[in-house]
Parts: sequence; C-alpha cells; structure tokens
Amino acid sequence: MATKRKGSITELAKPAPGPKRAKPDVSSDEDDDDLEEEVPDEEEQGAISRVLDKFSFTGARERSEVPTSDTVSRLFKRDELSFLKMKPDHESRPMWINPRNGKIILESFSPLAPAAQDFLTAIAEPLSRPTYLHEYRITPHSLYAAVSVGLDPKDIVAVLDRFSKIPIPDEIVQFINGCTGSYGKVKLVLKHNRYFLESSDMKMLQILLRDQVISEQRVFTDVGDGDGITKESAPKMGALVIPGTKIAAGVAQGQQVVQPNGGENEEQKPETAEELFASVTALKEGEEDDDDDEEAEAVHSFEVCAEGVEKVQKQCLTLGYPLLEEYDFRNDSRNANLDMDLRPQAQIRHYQEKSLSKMFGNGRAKSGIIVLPCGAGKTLVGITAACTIKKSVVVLCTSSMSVVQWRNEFLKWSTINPDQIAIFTAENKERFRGDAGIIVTTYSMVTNSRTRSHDSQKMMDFLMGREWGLLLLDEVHVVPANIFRKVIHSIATHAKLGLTATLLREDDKIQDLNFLIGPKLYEANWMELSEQGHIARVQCAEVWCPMTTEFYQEYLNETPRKRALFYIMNPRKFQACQFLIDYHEKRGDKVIVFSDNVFALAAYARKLNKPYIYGGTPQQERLKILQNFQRNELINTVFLSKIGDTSLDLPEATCLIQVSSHYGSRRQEAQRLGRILRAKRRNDEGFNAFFYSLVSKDTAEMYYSSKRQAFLVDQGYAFKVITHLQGIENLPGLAYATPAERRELLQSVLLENSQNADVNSIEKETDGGFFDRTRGDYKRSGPLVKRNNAKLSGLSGGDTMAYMEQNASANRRMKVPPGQQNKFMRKLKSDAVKKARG
Ligand SMILES: Nc1ncnc2c1ncn2[C@@H]1O[C@H](COP(=O)(O)OP(=O)(O)OP(=O)(O)O)[C@@H](O)[C@H]1O
Repeated sequence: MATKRKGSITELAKPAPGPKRAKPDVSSDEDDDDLEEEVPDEEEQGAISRVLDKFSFTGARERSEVPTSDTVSRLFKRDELSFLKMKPDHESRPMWINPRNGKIILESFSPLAPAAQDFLTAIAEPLSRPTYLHEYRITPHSLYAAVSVGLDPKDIVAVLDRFSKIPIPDEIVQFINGCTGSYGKVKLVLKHNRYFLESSDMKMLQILLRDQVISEQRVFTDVGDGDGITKESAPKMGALVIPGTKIAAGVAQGQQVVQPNGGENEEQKPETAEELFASVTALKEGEEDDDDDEEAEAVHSFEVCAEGVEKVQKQCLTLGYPLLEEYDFRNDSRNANLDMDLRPQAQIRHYQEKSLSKMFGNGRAKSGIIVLPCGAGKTLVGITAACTIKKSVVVLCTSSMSVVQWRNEFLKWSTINPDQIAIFTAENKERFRGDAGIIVTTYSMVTNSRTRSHDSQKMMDFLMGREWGLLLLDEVHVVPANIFRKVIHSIATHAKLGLTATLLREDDKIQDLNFLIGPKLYEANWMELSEQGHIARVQCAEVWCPMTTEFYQEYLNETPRKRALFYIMNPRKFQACQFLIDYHEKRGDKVIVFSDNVFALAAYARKLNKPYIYGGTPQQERLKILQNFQRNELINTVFLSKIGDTSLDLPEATCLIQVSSHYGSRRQEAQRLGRILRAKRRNDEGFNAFFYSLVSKDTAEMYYSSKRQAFLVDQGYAFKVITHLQGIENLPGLAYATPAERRELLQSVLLENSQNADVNSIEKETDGGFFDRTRGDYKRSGPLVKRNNAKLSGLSGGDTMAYMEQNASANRRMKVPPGQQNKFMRKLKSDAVKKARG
C-alpha cells in the first residue's frame, strides 16, 4: 500500500545506522458507574458541547424527510436512507453516508472494505464493527484527529466520495470543511520549560489573543528572546516573522490526486483500493519526510504560563481552534539523549507500526491516544515510542503491579541500561543514573500529596523540576478523573502518549482527553486482530442460572442495596461455576474465575478448594499463586477479585468465568475479556478461548449484564445465551445439591449481609497498602481505612483500583433528603443547631 513510505517506525527505533432498558429496582446510589466515575462538571462539559453544537447535524431534513408512507421505514428512524439517490455503480462501492447525523455504514464484505476501513478509522469514530456491517460516525473530534495525522479536508471529501454509494451530501462537505478549517493550525510547543502557542497564520493568534481567558494566561517575553511576541510588538504582529522557521504544523499536504465529487484527474486516477487510499494517506506519510525540501514558512508565537495550559487548551477547543501538540525531538539539543534502542528480536506487528506511524508521521512526535485491544501489545507500542524519541520518559500506571511489569518489559524489549530505568512506588524511590532515564510510577503516587514522605517529596521535586521528552499514560481513560488531570501539566513534557483498550467512561469525561492528552491517533479493530491471530478468538456466553426458591424469596424481601449477595451466592450459579470449571479443566484449559465480591470470592474458592487472590493477599502469596497457576499442572483454576481486571499478564489462561461484577461497567467487561485474549494456544487452528458470564435469572443482574456487554458487542463479539448446562445434574460431588446444604448457605449469606450492612470496608491497593478483612484493618500505617455508610460495592473487591474516587457530586447524590433522615440523625442535627445558637 504505502509505496512511497521511506522509513518504518521500527527502523526509526532501531540502532543507527541500522440500547437503553428500564433500570431495575435498585436505589440510584448503587449504580456502579455513578460510583466509579464522576458526573461531568457542567462548565467543562459545556465547553465541549458548545463546539459539538456548532458543528452538529440538524436541520429540516431530519424531520421532513423520514418517509411516512410505509410502516417499515419508520423503524429505521434517522437511519432511513431510501430518499437518497444512489450512484449508477453503487453496488461496487461499500459505503453509505447519512446526511442527518454523519453516520457511515460500511459493507465489511466488500473487496474495498479493508481500504475503506483504514480510511474511516483515520477520519471517523468506530461505533460498532460486527461481522457484516460496520458503523462509524464523523465527529468534530474525529476530524481533528484526521487533520492532525496529515489529512486534508479536500482529500477526505474526495475519498469519501470514491467509497460512497451516494454523492456526498452538501451537509457533510460543509461539516468537514467547518470542522477542519482551523484544526491543526495552532500548536502548543514546549521550549526551554516554557509553553508557546505557535502558528504560521498570524490572524489565528490574533483571534486567540483577543479572548480574555487566553490573554490572561499569556506571558510577555523579552525582545529578542527567540520566538516570543513582546508586549510592545503585540498589536502589530505582522512584523513578527521568524525567518527560516519550518512549516509550523509540520503537516505536509500531499499532491492532490483525487478531487471532490468524483471530478478526478483521469490520468492520475488510482486503479485499486490500495492505490486510492495510498493517494491520500500513505503518499503523505512518504512525503512528510521530505521536510527539508519544503519551502520555509514563517511561524508566529506567544508564550503562556504552565499553570494556564489546561485553561488555554480548553478555551481554544471552545473557540474551535484545538491545539496541536508536536515535539521536534530530533532537533532538541537542550534535553539529554537517552541511549536506548529496540532489541533486534522486537518485531513490531503491522498494527503496532501503523499506530506509531500516526504519532511520528512527519518526523515529529504528536501527542495523542492509541487504542488497541487488551493483550494486543500496548506496552511495546509505548516502548517503541520511547526508543524513537530517545529522551527521558515518565510512565504512569494504575497499580504497583503494572509498574514492575512495565519496567520488566522495557528491559526485555529495549537496550536500556537497568540503572537508567527507576521505579517510584511506596517501596522504591530510586532515581536513575545519568542525565537521562525513565521513571515508572503510578497515578496515585504522583497525585497523593497528603501522606507524602520526605523521600517521596524529593522524588516529586525531581519529576516536576525538569523537562521530559515523553509522558506515557497507561490506561489513559483514568486521566479525566479530577485527581489525575492536574498532574498532566505539573510534569513538563514535550509529548504525551495515552494507551488504552477501552476509551470509555460511564461519565462523559472521555472527551476531555482531547485537550488533556490529544486526539485519538489510532484505534484497532478487535475482530480483525483476532482473525489474524494476534489476539485469541473468544466464544462469549451468558449463562442464565435460575434462583432457588429460598434465595429468591430473600432477594425479594430485601432492600435493593442488600439484594446483590443473594444473586451472587445463588446455589444454582455456584453449581454452574463448578460444572464449567470441571468441564474446562478436563479439556486442559486454565481457568480464571472473577468475583468482585470478596465474600463470594472466598466462599466459592474455599468450597471448591481453589486458590484465590484479592486486595488483601500479600504480594509474595499473589506471586506464588500466579506462578503455580502458570506452571503447575495441578493448579488449573484461580479465583481473582477486581485486582485482576487489568494489567495481569497470564498468557496461559484460556477460560474465564465471571460470577460477580461491578454492576453495568462496560469497561470492566472488556478488560476482563482481555485476560484471555493473550491465550498462548491462540494460533492453533480451531482453538477458542471462552468467556462465561453467570447471571441469576429474573434479578437486577440481568439488566447489568446486558449493559456490560454493549461495548464488546460493538466490537463484534456475539454473546450466546445458555439456559441449561447439559449434564450438570450428573456432576459427581455437585455442591448444594440438597435442601439442607442450600439452607446452610442461605444462613451464612444472611449473616454476612447483616454484619456488613453498616460498615463498608473499602479495599485499597495503591501504594502497596491493602485491607485485611481478617484483621479488619489496613496493613499499612496512615489514614488508609475508609469507613462510611452502607454500600454494597464495598463488600466487593470493586474499590481496589487506583482510579476509584468519590467526588463532591457523588456525595451530594448520596445525601438523604432532610425529611427522610432517620431519628438519630435528626436529633444529632438539631442538637448541633441548638448548640450553635447557644
Ligand atoms: N510485537 C510483538 N511481538 C511479540 N510479542 C508481543 C508483541 N507485542 C506484544 N507482545 C506480547 O503480547 C502480550 C501482551 O502485551 P501487553 O501486555 O503489552 O498487552 P496490553 O495491550 O498492554 O494488554 P492490557 O491492556 O491487557 O494490559 C505480552 O506478552 C507481550 O510481550
């Protein structure tokens, strides 16, 4: 495809020269997603939605053109496209574009589909990609990302027209032009620890400077201080041309081969789909290396203060001029080089290379986000980016376990000297040797300022007192949480690369990543990677387990917040779990059973005589269990709480059974599936990994289950429903087979429910601390124990992740309205009021 591409990313890094359903009857404060993620701040949300509104698809068409003459068309609502005139050769073209909402539907079985898919991932957001029809949507953010990787609006329209069954609607052309006109024209550049807004279009900077929010953040620089605009010279910015400066955006636009609306130059008309796509994208990639041949263009700039960068970025987005962040690392002589290359055995896979080419397309490093499925090798992508930039790096991870894994992966894949890669966790506060190096740490280590020790503070001063070449953000979807976003600007870094498999949050803050980190540079297709054998093929099933009469009775009698334990501990669910473990162990599979609920986790594991790991399991014991699981033929099943959701590299696991989960979290479902996507035997013909979600029938769990699956279904996974497990009745030693056993189990569940109704013990895994349920306390000193009002999520391992937080609005939501407070609370309050009044 990329005929003119000169150097691959691998070479660069190698040594030179070489749908909504009714909610169940649970109280609102039990909704997981509210607990887990913040309600968007109105002001922040407004900024983004204003931009989106500015470019939204509305208009008369939407209401008037939905046909009413037949009964079927109505069902398609806004996706009813029969009014559109098809091109005569529409059958050979793979795509429809909906003029009402910018939605694109792609026939994935068309011979042109692979090329169209490559193009669409560059310009649109993938919505769903099942087997035959894929859905994408063009949004302002997706177009911003397209421009940032070097695409020109005219070319975008032209290629769309080539693939489309209908002529490109005017609305779409206007939308594309409207969104892209100003994108990528203004850049945020870090030079000598100072931030500058840079543009080759002076008028753009003038518009920005007229804005009060931006001008307040401006720093006036001395005359002759390089690129700055002085206070005196600011009004006549036309005079401020920096001679000999290269093209600002660094986005070299290729020669236009295809023209809008099918008006292509016949002589240059590309023959194949590949050529067509290459004419727009690959050609540019090749040409972009020809920077030196380009005519030098003047660049204008002004400085903004470091503390005001987030405000400026947000305001620029609001005004419709999103900032592009690029790092000219090859010409950075101020920061020391880090002697590090990829080892020869590191063979970057094609999708890894493609994602990195979006970051380094023009020889500079663009900040942004790369989205790859779990187990597809995000770590190696991050390492390759670091080896390409060859400057100091900070890596931020979600847990101390992944900190260790990241360091090990750096040592495995790169030639970095072990002295030059240091770990900053509760146990380790080393620095690297020499002028340049890598620090791997957790988000919570750099944000937790209250309990900081002397050594930690020294380390933080080190992190914040120097310039870094690259900030690698693992699991970047956690960044929009208020506690983490501050840290992004306190570490002065030239380039930021966010990595995630699941660019989704249940709140709307995922959009904030566009200005906190940068645009989404690349998103891989899960199904495609699984077909190519890079990740395992997975069979997904939801197993419906009927509730036993006695459990269902108690379930119905309980208040919504106490119901969960009954559907989790349902004896029929337990039996299904036992049966599936037995079946898969006999097949030779290695099985992981997930339970967020720690009581259930321990109860299931003990009854089945299997090892289990939760937040309170000491590090040594965890490692021992995991090693046994990997190497010992007798240990084929391990039970894990939520701590196993992410960053656990267990290539042996081939079957996953989920008995309890974090309500409707789509992200958790995807991350759990990720644990078996690394299945070692994935390349064997006909080999599948298995993912079972056990759901108690006719309970709230069914609602949550369908909500959880939404993301994976959009990625093309099909969930089968199993209503009966053949042969379960005949399993020797089937647990809870007699009414007496089931009654006993019910008693223990009732007891557990009443004991834990008043205290919510929140496990915390950060900084090596953990909640020991047997001792009822944390094993570390410091204010790590958190007790608050009854919340069932605390019974689970559900609060272990570093990114968990309760914000003010969540607390507000939990507040009981004055009239509904209990007597004791009312008395306390009135006593306090009386006391205050004297
Ligand atoms: N190019 C490659 N060649 C060989 N092995 C690779 C390559 N890329 C990744 N791997 C291996 O694939 C496995 C998964 O990689 P990695 O842990 O980086 O996945 P991930 O995308 O970070 O997953 P998760 O999101 O679940 O953490 C690792 O064992 C890694 O060594």
